[in-house]
Amino acid sequence: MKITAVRARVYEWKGKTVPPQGNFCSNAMDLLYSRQETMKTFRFHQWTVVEIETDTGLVGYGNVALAPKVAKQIIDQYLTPLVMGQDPWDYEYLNQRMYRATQAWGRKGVGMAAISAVDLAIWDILGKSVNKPVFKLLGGRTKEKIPCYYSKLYRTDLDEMQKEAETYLKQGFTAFKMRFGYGPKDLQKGVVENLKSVAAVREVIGDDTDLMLECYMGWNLEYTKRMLPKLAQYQPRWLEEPVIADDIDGYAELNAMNIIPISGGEHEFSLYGFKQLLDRKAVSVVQYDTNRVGGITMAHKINALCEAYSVPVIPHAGQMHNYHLTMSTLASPMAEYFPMFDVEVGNELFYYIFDGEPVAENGFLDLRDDVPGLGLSLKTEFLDQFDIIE
Ligand SMILES: O=C(O)C(=O)C[C@@H](O)CO
Ligand SMILES: [Mg+2]
Repeated sequence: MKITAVRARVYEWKGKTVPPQGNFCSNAMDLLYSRQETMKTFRFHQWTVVEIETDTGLVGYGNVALAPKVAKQIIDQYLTPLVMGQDPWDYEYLNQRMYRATQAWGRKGVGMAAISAVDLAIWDILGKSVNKPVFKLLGGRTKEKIPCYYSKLYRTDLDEMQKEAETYLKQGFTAFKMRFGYGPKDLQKGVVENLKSVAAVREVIGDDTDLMLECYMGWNLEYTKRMLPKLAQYQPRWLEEPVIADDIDGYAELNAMNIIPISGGEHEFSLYGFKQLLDRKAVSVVQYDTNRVGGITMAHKINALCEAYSVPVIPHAGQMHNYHLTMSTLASPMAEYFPMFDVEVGNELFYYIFDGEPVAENGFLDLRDDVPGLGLSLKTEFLDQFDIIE
């Protein structure tokens, strides 16, 4: 089998979006700008879809949501020539070929995200070529169903957050991730607001439900050290991305405090990036995203590394490309899950582009044994609400 075509198309959402709320989610820009400025950067309303064709007539789909327009340029100009005419079953060779050819500039960030999109499409083809779901090529079914956690609860009014938590508690979710709206710049008032939001959600979901707390790189080491003892009373399962991804020493210091497990990884890349996090005990939960980290080929290696280090893998954002990795390893106990909403930050945009995503039932997801490849097809229903950049 040979790769005969690679197409990268940017889907740019032009439909309605939920306007950013004031203190929607702390994020890395908060230390620099007024809140309104930072909310503008906190939007992911484009997605690049990669289609790879083979001489046997198969088509595989990959996707990338980090800097989609730049990712497309990288795929078109650098990665396509590296995989054209190649056998997709040589996936390790092809992943290494893309990774090593772009080492000078692509080993972190959008370079790896672009490689991931091509790698996902290759694995989709592999599954389709043997009529097996991708997870069956990685290790098979390690779970009857995948436990998942409801992920949203961006910081809005507390009663709105409580209503949202109530709604999904009633749908059977037993794990929830919420977002903080305040950080170091908001001083003690922000500390109080952050604690009030956690108390409000905990009040609704009860003490026998998993609660995860998301900072999205919006805090810093000093502020987090002050917040951890205050948050411990709410028994969070983890505190996510308190500092920026490059502050590995900060991660390690916070994790070593052993007050609340620190999680991260959605902004880390490659096997070596995660070896570094694990060697330095920077995180207690690894959260790579398979459409960022280097693809399925790379994520599969990281799963084995995490198993050896006994650090659980709970990939970022859910979505089908991650579910196959979670299904195929005991190192990954659960998945993140964003239900389909009106387009807001953009994590939900996946549902407007692809068909095939499983819908959570009672806090569990299932992958079918009889759906080959990644199990995705392109949705036509919302095509008129996208500008497609070929
Ligand atoms: O889902 C996550 O972990 C993310 O980081 C998504 C982002 O929207 C902020 O939570
Ligand atoms: Mg996150």
